[in-house]
Amino acid sequence: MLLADKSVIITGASRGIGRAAAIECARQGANVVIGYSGSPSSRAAVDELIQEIEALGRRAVAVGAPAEDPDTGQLLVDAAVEQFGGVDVFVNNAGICPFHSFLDMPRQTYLDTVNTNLNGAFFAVQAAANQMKRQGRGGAIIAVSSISALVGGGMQTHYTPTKAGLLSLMQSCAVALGPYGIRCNALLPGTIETDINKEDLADQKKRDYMAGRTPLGRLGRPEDLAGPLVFLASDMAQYVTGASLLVDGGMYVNLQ
Ligand SMILES: NC(=O)C1=CN([C@@H]2O[C@H](COP(=O)(O)OP(=O)(O)OC[C@H]3O[C@@H](n4cnc5c(N)ncnc54)[C@H](OP(=O)(O)O)[C@@H]3O)[C@@H](O)[C@H]2O)C=CC1
Ligand SMILES: C[C@H](O)[C@@H]1OC(=O)[C@H](O)[C@@H]1O
Repeated sequence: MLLADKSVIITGASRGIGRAAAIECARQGANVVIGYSGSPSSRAAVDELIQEIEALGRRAVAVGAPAEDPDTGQLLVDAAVEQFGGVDVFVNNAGICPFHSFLDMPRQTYLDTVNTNLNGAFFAVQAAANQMKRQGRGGAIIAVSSISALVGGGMQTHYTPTKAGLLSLMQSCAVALGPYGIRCNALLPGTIETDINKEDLADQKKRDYMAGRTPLGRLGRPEDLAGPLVFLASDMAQYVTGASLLVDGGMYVNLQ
């Protein structure tokens, strides 16, 4: 049990990478605050996740609130304090990637992407860090960034800067929060099959291209991220801060 009795907040935990992370954290002994958008269409998945976590003998509560709202981070922290007595781990995972070409990018698509993926994250990380500082026992903050923090994408010009921004945020927060024993790291998934890219990967040619670029021979699954995330959250990584962990099946290094 790497996270025994820890209180973990994960944003965007109703589906995909966040959901797999929530289940693994619970398996490792944590109680989990499940962040999601608040959309009624996600509620059934959230209720199912709560049941799954409770079946593992752990507790879970859900907070539905938009990641782009600067107050959402504090709501998540308040729920963790009220239900589980504090915050040990904060995972900023919620994100969107509405694929679009650059030259005709609608202004609102750009703003929504930056507000959801980066601006909201800043305030949420700040709220979690202040709570951890008050508690005085350190903590771990993880931002789910992306391989896209390191490389470009012609249909992701609004998205890749948010992922580079999250990586940079973790580096600077590692410096700012190290004195309080709060570790800050970035997790960089490669291409992981989830709802975020369902439409994009429905194109068989694109799908084969992405899988073909991956030395391990397949696209990623949400569960592939869960172990690396638990590692960063746990005391196994007690001297790891300001780092980024690429989990991409080798895609990034595959030039030729
Ligand atoms: N899949 C991939 O290939 C990669 C993903 N990533 C990153 O991983 C993270 C998770 O992505 P993934 O699991 O693939 O995506 P999914 O689309 O499967 O899940 C997205 C999650 O984020 C939540 N979310 C979306 N918009 C908002 C919002 N405005 N406010 C609050 N919550 C919101 C969703 O909640 P709800 O159900 O309520 O909508 C859901 O829980 C993202 O940050 C993404 O950029 C990084 C690299 C690769
Ligand atoms: C949504 C994309 O498929 C996914 O997101 C990222 O961050 C990477 O660019 C992946 O390919």
